[in-house]
Amino acid sequence: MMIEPARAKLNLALHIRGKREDGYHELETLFAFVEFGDKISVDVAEEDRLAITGPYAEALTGLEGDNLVCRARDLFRERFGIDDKVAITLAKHLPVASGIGGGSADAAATLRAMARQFGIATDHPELMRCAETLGSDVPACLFGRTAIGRGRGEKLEAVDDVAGIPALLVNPGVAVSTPAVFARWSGEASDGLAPGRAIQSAMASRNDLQPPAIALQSVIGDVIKLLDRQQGARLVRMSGSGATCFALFARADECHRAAANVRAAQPGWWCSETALA
Ligand SMILES: C[C@](O)(CO)[C@H](O)COP(=O)(O)OP(=O)(O)OC[C@H]1O[C@@H](n2ccc(N)nc2=O)[C@H](O)[C@@H]1O
Ligand SMILES: Nc1ncnc2c1ncn2[C@@H]1O[C@H](COP(=O)(O)OP(=O)(O)OP(=O)(O)O)[C@@H](O)[C@H]1O
Repeated sequence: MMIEPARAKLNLALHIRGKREDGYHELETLFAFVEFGDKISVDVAEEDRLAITGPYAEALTGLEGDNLVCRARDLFRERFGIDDKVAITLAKHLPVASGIGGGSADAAATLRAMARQFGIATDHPELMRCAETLGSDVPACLFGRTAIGRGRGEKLEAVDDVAGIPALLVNPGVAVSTPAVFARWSGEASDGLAPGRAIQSAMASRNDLQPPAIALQSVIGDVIKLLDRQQGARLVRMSGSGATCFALFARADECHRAAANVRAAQPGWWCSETALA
């Protein structure tokens, strides 16, 4: 059995460079990953099966073949000419449609697990082409390292390692539709990200999707305000198209205290105390 982590992705910064003819937006974004995430396991079986466990399993019932895990499995088999059936288990710990790329991380982890199961190198170029077909965030999740993403997000350039930085993730429990947030973008194209090492660049940049997401769900603004008030928070921002926001800290004890404060102030919000990977 092959087990692969499906780590949550963060957009430490995201600048929209313009809208393209194909309806997508040209981005320059700084992708990072955290230790916390979903988990995928793959094993050969008599019949195809997908079992979903974990706190957010229910949010995915009824999706069946549309689950990105199944789409990744089928695309992998088609592109590599494999007929074997597999049993997959998805342990779903990441809130769904929350800007931290849970579905994309699951798809990328499925591709990696399938590759290992069937003896294909995890850096096989066809695997990246599968990722591009599955979604804009899937290539970054397959790459799995801190990177600048350009184009739709698929042109990736590795940057300096940020592993170990304490991070607090907070989601107020509202699902946000990615197309709806992009559709509310002001239309004012941004410059590229600020120059410098990853964290400095992110601090001097922004997430252009944050104002439109707050316009759709004002509670995201409340999350930002609460995180901004936490001692030691040095970068507070929404990830992707929201609604999850994050705060980065210099010290783990500050992150721990902030997590306790957020849980006390908003017991209904999802809150994960983790670290950049
Ligand atoms: C917001 C981000 O998460 C930032 O990393 C991504 O840009 C979105 O990634 P994703 O959810 O994997 O996106 P996809 O499934 O490819 O696209 C969903 C929808 O988001 C919008 N979309 C996505 C990516 C992009 N560069 N421009 C867009 O306008 C499009 O309306 C598209 O129909
Ligand atoms: N395995 C999966 N996990 C989560 N969502 C999935 C999965 N498969 C399909 N989906 C669908 O994909 C949609 C987006 O889910 P996801 O959790 O990836 O969003 P997100 O975190 O906002 O992603 P991004 O940051 O890439 O925009 C959901 O509405 C859900 O219906």
